[in-house]
Amino acid sequence: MSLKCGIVGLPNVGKSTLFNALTKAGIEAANYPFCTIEPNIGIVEVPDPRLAQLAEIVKPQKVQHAIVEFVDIAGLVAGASKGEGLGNQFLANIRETDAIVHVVRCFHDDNVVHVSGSVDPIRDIEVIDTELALADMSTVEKALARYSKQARAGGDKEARLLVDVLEKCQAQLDQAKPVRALDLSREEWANLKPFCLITAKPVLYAANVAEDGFENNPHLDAVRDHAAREGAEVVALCAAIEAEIADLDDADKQDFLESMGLAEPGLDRLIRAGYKLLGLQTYFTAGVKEVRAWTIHAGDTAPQAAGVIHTDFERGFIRAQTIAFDDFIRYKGEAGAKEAGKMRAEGKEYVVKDGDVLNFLFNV
Ligand SMILES: Nc1ncnc2c1ncn2[C@@H]1O[C@H](COP(=O)(O)OP(=O)(O)OP(=O)(O)O)[C@@H](O)[C@H]1O
Ligand SMILES: [Mg+2]
Repeated sequence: MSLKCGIVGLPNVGKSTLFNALTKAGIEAANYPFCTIEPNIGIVEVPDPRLAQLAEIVKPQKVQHAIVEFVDIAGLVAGASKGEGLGNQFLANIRETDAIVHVVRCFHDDNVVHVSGSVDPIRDIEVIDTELALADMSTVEKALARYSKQARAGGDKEARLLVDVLEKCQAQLDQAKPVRALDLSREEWANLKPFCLITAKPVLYAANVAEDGFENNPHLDAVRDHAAREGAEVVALCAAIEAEIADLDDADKQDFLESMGLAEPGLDRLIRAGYKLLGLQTYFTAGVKEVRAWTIHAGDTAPQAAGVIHTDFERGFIRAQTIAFDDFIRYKGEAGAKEAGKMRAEGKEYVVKDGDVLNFLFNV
């Protein structure tokens, strides 16, 4: 499973700078609006210090992190849903993502043009939210037109269910509220999924502050208040510093972070927050060929976790030899953990825990 996050925000708020730092891909980030035209996809590793601990014991040929895909999308402006700016083209790109990272400008810099002339993150958030809601509204209306005809014509049960949930979305969007805030049943969410509604996706705010803007920054406070009301997370970072950090090698990076009084790059916080936002967690496989982190949903069972490696593993699942991460480290690997009675045989019903070191037995 690869997790895909779309980066959205007004033009010139720092999306590409952030994206570059994320991927070191060297995509052009220039100081003028609409510099980004094609969506750019970057694949980044999910930072996880546990992998190094496992590797030290297992000494594998290769270490493989879990990955997250980020999509850098051109800036949205008011009217995008009607084709203003680069309009519909990138709204389509956002539809394909699992989560949205909404970059909000919380820095002053007279050299960097703000499309609305001043820094006001809440106004900016509302502009983007409105565009996203309008885009969803048009999707919902089209779907309603189609399915209500079907529901009337054939008394089609499936179509009636769809109409029902789409009408709830319509009422919500009418009040300029996001679909994600609706209280729907599991079945209703599943029915909505194929429509890829943008405001149904979980959102994370990346507050882009100036180098000295982490404290006493009313813009950042405003974003935090806004997010708290929505039940959303905020990660404060300075995209310009992140870009600098990304260019350094590991030793210099550590020194630089310390000199800035930072414990870790803001990007690491961002990636982890994205992980948490989607209810994701990690399990490990630890063989001599490869020590690897795999991404699953919290609550996934052992066969589902196996299915992330290969569908055969899920289909022919017999059991999972399971060692908790802490035990694996404490007893210095599989043999030690086994001897200490810490290797469990778990069956089909087992709910995998974050950090479990697993070995699947299967038969196809
Ligand atoms: N935290 C920050 N402090 C100061 N300057 C910044 C910060 N973050 C980004 N910038 C600067 O702002 C300008 C615009 O950044 P960037 O190109 O990343 O914006 P964008 O959101 O991708 O814009 P577009 O929508 O046009 O693609 C760049 O010159 C960048 O260096
Ligand atoms: Mg850009």
